[in-house]
Amino acid sequence: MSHCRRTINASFNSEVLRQYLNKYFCTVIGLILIARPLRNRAPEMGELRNDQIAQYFTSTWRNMEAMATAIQDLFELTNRIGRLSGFATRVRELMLGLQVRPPVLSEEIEAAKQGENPPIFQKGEHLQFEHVSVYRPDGTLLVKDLNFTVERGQRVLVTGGNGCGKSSLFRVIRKLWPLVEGTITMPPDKEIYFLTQVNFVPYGSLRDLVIYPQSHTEMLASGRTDEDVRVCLRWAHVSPTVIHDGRAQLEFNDQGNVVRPGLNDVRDWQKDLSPGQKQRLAFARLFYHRPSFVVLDECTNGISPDVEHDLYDRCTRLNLAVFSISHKIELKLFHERELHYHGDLKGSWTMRECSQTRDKITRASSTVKLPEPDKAGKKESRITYERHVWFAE
Ligand SMILES: Nc1ncnc2c1ncn2[C@@H]1O[C@H](COP(=O)(O)OP(=O)(O)OP(=O)(O)O)[C@@H](O)[C@H]1O
Repeated sequence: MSHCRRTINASFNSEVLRQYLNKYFCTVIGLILIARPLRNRAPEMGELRNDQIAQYFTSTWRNMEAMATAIQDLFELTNRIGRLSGFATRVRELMLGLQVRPPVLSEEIEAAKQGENPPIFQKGEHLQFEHVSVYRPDGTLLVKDLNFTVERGQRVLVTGGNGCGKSSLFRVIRKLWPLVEGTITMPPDKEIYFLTQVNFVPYGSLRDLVIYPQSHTEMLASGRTDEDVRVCLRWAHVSPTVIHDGRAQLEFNDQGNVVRPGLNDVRDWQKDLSPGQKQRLAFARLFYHRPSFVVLDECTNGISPDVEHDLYDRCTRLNLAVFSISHKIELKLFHERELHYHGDLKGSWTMRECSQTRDKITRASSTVKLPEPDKAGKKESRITYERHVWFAE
């Protein structure tokens, strides 16, 4: 904290000094230079009348001021160039660092290449795992010998304790981590979508948020309309035209004025949207593009349960093949199979039908009273709220 304060103070002082010197030092020097011939009674000055001298003084003075501003701008430009070159150096260092990065899991990959299940990525109709093992970059086994297929329209829920490797499987699919062993068959890239907790929020209009990476021109060329976009916003519960209790699902308070954005409205969405609204918009984009396969990696943790269930239900109705990670047992209601990681050292796992446990999930609700002690610590509040809990027997 004290370091930050010192840095801010130092940069404030140097900035004030720099601006002061630029503005006044230049003009003072200029003033002296103008004044010199007058004071020294230079011979050519003697021929000028008083009004001509005043005109000479004023115009030269203005030129000096303009020069001071130009010098100030020049300093500002050097600052910006300095910042830009700083960014460029950091990007270059990052790229060099990536190039010289020691290969990860190279020994394990070499060993697998000599064995029965060399690492292979191939394109296909379904998402299929054959003898796939997932390792952490430090070589720790997370899950061993995965064998299953996700057909079009099927929904699989991945469950397991924290850190057991659920997301790691998707890191391998996205090629962020190397595939060590086994064959992964995947549909073409444009047919598979990944939604994570934090999703990219593009710049542009509300329409651009939904149709990204398409442009408006591409959208029109593909025969899609603004009505399609509005429908997807409604399905994702983030529509500025759906109003409950006087409040739209998407509205902003701009200096006391309620603003419900239209499709053409451009805002700083990254700043203006809450994390939950960003997650809902990611679903609107998913519904708009409707890929055949979608990987949902705990991408609804900022969304209220009723809306979350509706979003999963919509995926089912759109017949998307869903591969989702979640700790919420009630989501079994929207999936057919459950891939459960045991999180043990052997990397064991089981695949079972959700229907085996689905019926055992029940929703209990109870009325809870908020404690609100008085001075004696006894009084109970009259405020109550309903609490819903999901149980698996
Ligand atoms: N970028 C990384 N580099 C190295 N190890 C990582 C990295 N990300 C995660 N890990 C490790 O890999 C293991 C599996 O992590 P992963 O994120 O797949 O777990 P998870 O089952 O999805 O956990 P959670 O339910 O908490 O999200 C963990 O031990 C974690 O520490």
